[in-house]
Amino acid sequence: MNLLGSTLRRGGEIVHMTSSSTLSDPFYCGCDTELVPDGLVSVDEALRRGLALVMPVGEVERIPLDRAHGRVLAESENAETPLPLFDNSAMDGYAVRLADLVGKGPWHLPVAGRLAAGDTSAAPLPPGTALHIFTGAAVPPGCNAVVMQEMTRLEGDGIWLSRRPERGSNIRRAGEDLAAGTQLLPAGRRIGPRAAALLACAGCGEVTVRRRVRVAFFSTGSELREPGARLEHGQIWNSNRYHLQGSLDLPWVDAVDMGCVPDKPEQLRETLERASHAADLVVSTGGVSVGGEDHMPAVLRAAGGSIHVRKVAMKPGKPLMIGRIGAAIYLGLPGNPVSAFVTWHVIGARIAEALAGISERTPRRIIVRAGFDRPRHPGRCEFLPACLGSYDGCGTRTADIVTSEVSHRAGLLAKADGLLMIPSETDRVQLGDMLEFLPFHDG
Ligand SMILES: Nc1nc2c(c(=O)[nH]1)N[C@H]1C(S)=C(S)[C@@H](COP(=O)(O)OP(=O)(O)OC[C@H]3O[C@@H](n4cnc5c(N)ncnc54)[C@H](O)[C@@H]3O)O[C@H]1N2
Ligand code: MOO
Repeated sequence: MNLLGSTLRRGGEIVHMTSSSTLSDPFYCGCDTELVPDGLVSVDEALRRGLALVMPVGEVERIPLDRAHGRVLAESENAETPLPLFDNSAMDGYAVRLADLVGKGPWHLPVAGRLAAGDTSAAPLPPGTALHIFTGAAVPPGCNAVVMQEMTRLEGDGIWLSRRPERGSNIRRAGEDLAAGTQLLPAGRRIGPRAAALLACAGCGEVTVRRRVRVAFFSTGSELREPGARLEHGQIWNSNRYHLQGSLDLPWVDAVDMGCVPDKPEQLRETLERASHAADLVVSTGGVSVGGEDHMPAVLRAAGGSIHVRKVAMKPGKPLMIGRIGAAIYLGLPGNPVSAFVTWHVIGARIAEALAGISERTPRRIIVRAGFDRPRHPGRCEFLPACLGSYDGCGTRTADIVTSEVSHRAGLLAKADGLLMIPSETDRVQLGDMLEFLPFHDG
């Protein structure tokens, strides 16, 4: 049974949902059902159409590992050597040969020398002796056990051992981590801290990465002024520009900030065309709804672009537009600050990742229990800023929302821990219902 199925309610009746989505990481939003209102496409369908426009950036570059943090591997990286490269000691102690421990202990072995990590000597262990060895030092030929220092007693120039060590104890064998030729990381993997450490362990000083995705963005709206400016009555400070600047501040993105454009079709078209020449992905905010000042759909068409998604059954974010202009994908996010944020977070970021060639599947969602009870109108999948609360006895956290009227309330976002997803079919969320939660990872 779908875990989330039991949370979907329609007319008081529990509906067991399955998603018809073909996406590898679909939203079980219920939007693919008959309840999606006319003219709107489901969140899954919008994503599917957006991703269908994606051709990942083809150009690659070979760069040193110390400049590759956060970049996307263009090809898989394989281990050229076994790891570890050589048998080495897992402990500070004494390298011994079991054959030297004749009869019943205790045994006394003279210490013939010392081997520290980094010593390059490959001399064998002299018969009948022990070598003082340190963690990470190459185990000398002939040695088949390392005895921890604490298990020995030092006396004069020798050590006493009272217990026979196991064969191979405290020796990390060459190749036990990875055999030569094993794939370290697949193409499409982002070089995060763990991936970088693995590449470094395997001696990869250079890696082949895809070039950064170019994302050009601009805000639209004659009412917008930049933060810090004095406002006339009716004007507001531009917040979407700063949300996008922050969201695009990524190692695998080259962001091109094209500023703010008033609601003038000629200026919007000129900016859109310039952006499409400069970028793989063009993102604008505002001007995508149905009002007389919402010019972006007409501007996109006039510039020779095509519209592939016009409205999405999500709340907030209904007037989201996805299209193409020249070689670039175009995303027209709604102007309301929370709507712009949610549509970027849920759909835009996924398209940008696909353009970058990122193929890893990071866990994006957790299961939580509703900490509230609320009736709602079915039809659109909701993404509500929510805060995580306490854990129940099974280790599941509750999530609480302040209100479901969120699209203009930017103040809610900064307080929230993530977005709570309410499937489109649901007509009531009851206390304790299990829901999906998209945590924010950006602080
Ligand atoms: N008759 C209808 N009106 C509206 C509908 C509808 O279906 N029928 N949809 C509503 C929904 S839902 C949304 S969302 C908005 C989206 O409208 P637009 O994308 O055209 O956005 P604007 O009208 O340009 O702006 C909406 C709102 O957001 C403010 N805004 C815009 N840009 C910024 C920015 N960069 N920083 C801060 N705030 C911004 C703007 O001043 C407006 O208040 O349409 C509804 N209307
Ligand atoms: O869809 Mo709008 O984004 O609800 O405010």
